[in-house]
This record gives sequence, C-alpha cells and structure tokens, in this order.
Amino acid sequence: MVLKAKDVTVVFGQGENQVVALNRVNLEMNKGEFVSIMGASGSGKTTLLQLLGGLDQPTSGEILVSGTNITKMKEKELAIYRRKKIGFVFQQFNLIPVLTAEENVTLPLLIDKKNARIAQQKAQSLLELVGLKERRHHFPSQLSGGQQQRVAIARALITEPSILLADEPTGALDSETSRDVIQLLKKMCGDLEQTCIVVTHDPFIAAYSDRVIILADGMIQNEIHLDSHSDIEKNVEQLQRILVHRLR
Ligand SMILES: Nc1ncnc2c1ncn2[C@@H]1O[C@H](COP(=O)(O)OP(=O)(O)OP(=O)(O)O)[C@@H](O)[C@H]1O
Repeated sequence: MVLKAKDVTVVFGQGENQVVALNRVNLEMNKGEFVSIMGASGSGKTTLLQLLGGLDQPTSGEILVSGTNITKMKEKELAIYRRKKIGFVFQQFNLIPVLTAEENVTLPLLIDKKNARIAQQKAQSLLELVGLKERRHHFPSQLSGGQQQRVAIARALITEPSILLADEPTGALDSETSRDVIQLLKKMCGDLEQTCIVVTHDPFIAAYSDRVIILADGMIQNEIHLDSHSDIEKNVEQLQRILVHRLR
C-alpha cells in the first residue's frame, strides 16, 4: 500500500464560520492504482488532494505515505516530500510563460539541483512520450490547451514521483482533448507504475479509473470499483446511473 489516510478531519475557521471540509475520512491506495475523486462542489475533493500532496495539514488524523507519517512533518521536510514523492497537475496547467516547453519540464529537476544535461535529456524523452517532441522549443502561448496539459504532465513526471495528483486536469479542455489527456495520464502512470489520483466532475474522465471515490459533505459516501480496461462507455453509464442519485 502506498497511501493511507486514517480518520482525517479538516476544519476551517472558527465558531459560527467553522466549516468541516473533511470529516473522519479513511482511505487506502495501492501502488499503481488509478483513482478518481468525485463529489458535488464543496464536498472536500480539493482539500483531500491538498492533504495527500502535503500542501496542507489535517486538523486531526494521519496520512501515511509508504509507511511515513507526513502529518508529523515540519514545513521544510514536507517541501522535500512534495518535491520528491508527488507530481501535481492542475486545471490551469500553471506553466511558466517565459520558459519553453522543454525548460518547463526540466525545471523541477533543476530546482532539485540535478545535472542540467541529464535533466534536459529526461525532459526530451518525456516530451517525446507525450507526443510533443517537435514542439519542445515552443512557449506555452504557442501551444493549445491540450498540448500545454501534456507539458504539465511531463513536468509532473520528471521527478519520477510515486504519487501523481491531478485536480480537474481536463477542466479547461474540450471533451475530445480531455479524453486524449486522461488516456495519456493513464498510460503514463501505468507504464511508470505510479499511483494516480484525479479530482474530476466528469464521469467520462472518471470512467478510466480503477476506483471512484464519491465525497459528500466531507465524507466518503460511496466507492465504485471499475474495470478500467473494459468498455469505457459501460463505465460511464454505470457512473452516470450512480451519480444521478448522489450528486444532487
Ligand atoms: N481555506 C479555506 N478556508 C475556509 N473554508 C474553506 C477553505 N478551503 C475550503 N473551504 C471549504 O471547505 C469545503 C470543501 O472545499 P473543497 O475546495 O475541498 O471542495 P471541492 O469538493 O473541491 O469543491 P469544488 O468542486 O467546488 O472545487 C467547502 O465548504 C469550502 O468552502
């Protein structure tokens, strides 16, 4: 098991303004699993992802990553954890506009003081894997949304993280590009045996998962196991049937 959340609670604010964003969540994820987190707006999806990525700490409970309790870590240690173990992909790509695709992908290794030439070679092979070899010298503004997200995926994978966290990675893309991006993410994570956790509102995206976790009011309301190698359309239908009742 690569990740375990034990009785995790997150409370924001105080008194009348208090919001319980996560309420005693328990979760386990295995190496190589591809998991989606769904739920209505405000159900706690982003909060959960941020905890798992070490961007925030729970009010109570524990998060264990490969057996290490990250909730006990100080900020400096957490920053190292994030840099070495976690890859992040966001809805808005978050590429640096003045850097080329290749420079954006290289950056996490340079920040980690790795050899520049090796970083460049690694970036080039990742950009080839995501289908952007010919565009590696383009700036983000010269790339389509789907291409920018491919660069962001390559950037997230360059440090060989054991967990890849994606918050609405297809939220800014049209449906056809979204499908290409989620298929790429799944293939890359599968090839590299990484655990991938995707927050999404879209059943067409969640349909590619091994497991879908549905949050409601900060609690896990339902877990659906899918055969992600089977007919994706069948998975979409199954999810839509369940979500019609759950996501009101
Ligand atoms: N920094 C914060 N301060 C106060 N309340 C917060 C904070 N962050 C999140 N919340 C609240 O916690 C709850 C869960 O928020 P979260 O962003 O995790 O939901 P979500 O499921 O990701 O929503 P969405 O789908 O709209 O992005 C919401 O009620 C939200 O208003």
